[in-house]
Amino acid sequence: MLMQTKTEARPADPVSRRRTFAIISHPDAGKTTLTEKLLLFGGAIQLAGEVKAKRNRVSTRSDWMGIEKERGISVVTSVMTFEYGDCVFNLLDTPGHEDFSEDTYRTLTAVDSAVMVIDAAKGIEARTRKLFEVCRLRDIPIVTFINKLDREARDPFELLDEIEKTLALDVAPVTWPIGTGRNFSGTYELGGNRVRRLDAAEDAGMVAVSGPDDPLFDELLTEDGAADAWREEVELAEGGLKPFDLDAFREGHLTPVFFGSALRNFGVRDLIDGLAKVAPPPRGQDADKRLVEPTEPRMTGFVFKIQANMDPNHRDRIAFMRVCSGKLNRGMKARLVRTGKPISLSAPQFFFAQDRAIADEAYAGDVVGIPNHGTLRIGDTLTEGEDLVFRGVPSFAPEILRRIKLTDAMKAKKLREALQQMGEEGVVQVFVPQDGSQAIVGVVGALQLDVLKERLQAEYGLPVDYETSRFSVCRWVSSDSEAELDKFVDSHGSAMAKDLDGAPVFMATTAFSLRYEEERYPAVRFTDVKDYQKRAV
Ligand SMILES: Nc1nc2c(ncn2[C@@H]2O[C@H](COP(=O)(O)OP(=O)(O)OP(=O)(O)O)[C@@H](O)[C@H]2O)c(=O)[nH]1
Repeated sequence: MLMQTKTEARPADPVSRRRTFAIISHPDAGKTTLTEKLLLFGGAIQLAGEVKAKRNRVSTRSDWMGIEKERGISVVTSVMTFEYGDCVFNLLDTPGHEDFSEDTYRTLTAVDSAVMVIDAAKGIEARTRKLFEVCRLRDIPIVTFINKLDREARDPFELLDEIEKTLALDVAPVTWPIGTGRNFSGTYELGGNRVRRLDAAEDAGMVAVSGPDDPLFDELLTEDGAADAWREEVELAEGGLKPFDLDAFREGHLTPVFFGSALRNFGVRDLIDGLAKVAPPPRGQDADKRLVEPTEPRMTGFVFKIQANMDPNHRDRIAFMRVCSGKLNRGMKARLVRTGKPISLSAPQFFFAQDRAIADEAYAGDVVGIPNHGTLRIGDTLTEGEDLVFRGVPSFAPEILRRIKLTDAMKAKKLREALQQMGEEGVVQVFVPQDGSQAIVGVVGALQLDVLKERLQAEYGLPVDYETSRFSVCRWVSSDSEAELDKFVDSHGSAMAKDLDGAPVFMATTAFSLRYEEERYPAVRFTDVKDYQKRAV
């Protein structure tokens, strides 16, 4: 439906110009391709022609790692900033593979909206659904892009129906495909009497038609009866589906839907224009004491990701921080709430597709990289004003535990350092057993183990293997009574470990034995999500 809305008309102030969003999708739906096309619009990358095969195409930030190239999947989260029209877009990339879900969940704490990419032949897939649920929990509004219309696709009504039914989300199609697969010839703007043709130059824009009855559609849909069948569809869509409603969208009850083909760079402009028009600017962020509004003058922000060694030539370590309020100026000092110490933001960075640059200033909604040597951790809050801690960057109890086996015993110290680094980055969780035995690493998905192994080898020259551990589950333990906690820890010596923050972790051999302990120690809390606000300083 035509997006006739009371939108932010020509946003002028820096905060309302910002659009900070992520793309969520099932692997292979076209997230990487769409990302590249969006960046092309923003002028962030100059890539002539079609996207090259993943194996040999120009590397974007989203596939800098060997393992990703080998397997053809996006592994790491990163941010890409670009300008388009009046808006500054911060696109946060999320790994599609479910083994990296922790990373994705953390990233979704830092966005204000999300684009859900759906493969037109497949509809809603498992991973899309899961990620959607995370967005819903956080009330993140969703814009839908139904991709790969240039291939055989399912009926548009069937796809919309599936979104409505499986996600309990109202749909408001903005465009409607004209044919699919070999017959795909463009999109029609519902209610707008305008057409975007596949065979026109991308910058040709939309052309006006008299309506669905325009003879142009007989030219485009030449198969017997196709044009009339299409007209009926459009009539049904215009008459029967919900109109776009900005409030319902912003509250997460309704999604505007665009049809297109990322590969053919088609429909992408409609999508980006739609984001500029209706996606929300930075929203207030929940902190422990109060909600922090983006327009407040004092700078605040939280770290949702740490990435080290992005550039193999520099052993650098970057903390990605979402600015939540105020203005970040290069050179300013901010307080790290966890330690109470000031840190100097002397070289904050913006990331573009293949480049980065020093950020002289950044506003709420922006994501800046802060180079540091281990001072900053995931979940940290930086503030220029009062002490507060932003909520919502969780850590999940791992589902797989492995003991690290180092083939060269001389390198034990180096391994400890490397694991500390990898743990702080969130690649894996690291638990140091109280009995002094070799570290145990915990992951949510098995691929994280492969990433760790490859990175230890490539970045630290440490060849490692994994041994199965006798433990299969772990939980953070705490208690209101220190004595009770001590009693528990003392009587479970070899099953106790500490995480990187020094918080006690209980490891159990089976879920059954965990339940048994939970019943035996009612005064002890066993938690599977670690809240960063409560961690030890
Ligand atoms: N025909 C067609 N193919 C597409 C389109 N968009 C993407 N593809 C292809 O679909 C495959 C997957 O696309 P990607 O962009 O790598 O998908 P992804 O969702 O990023 O996948 P992960 O990296 O695994 O998360 C690639 O071979 C693309 O060339 C499209 O609009 N039409």
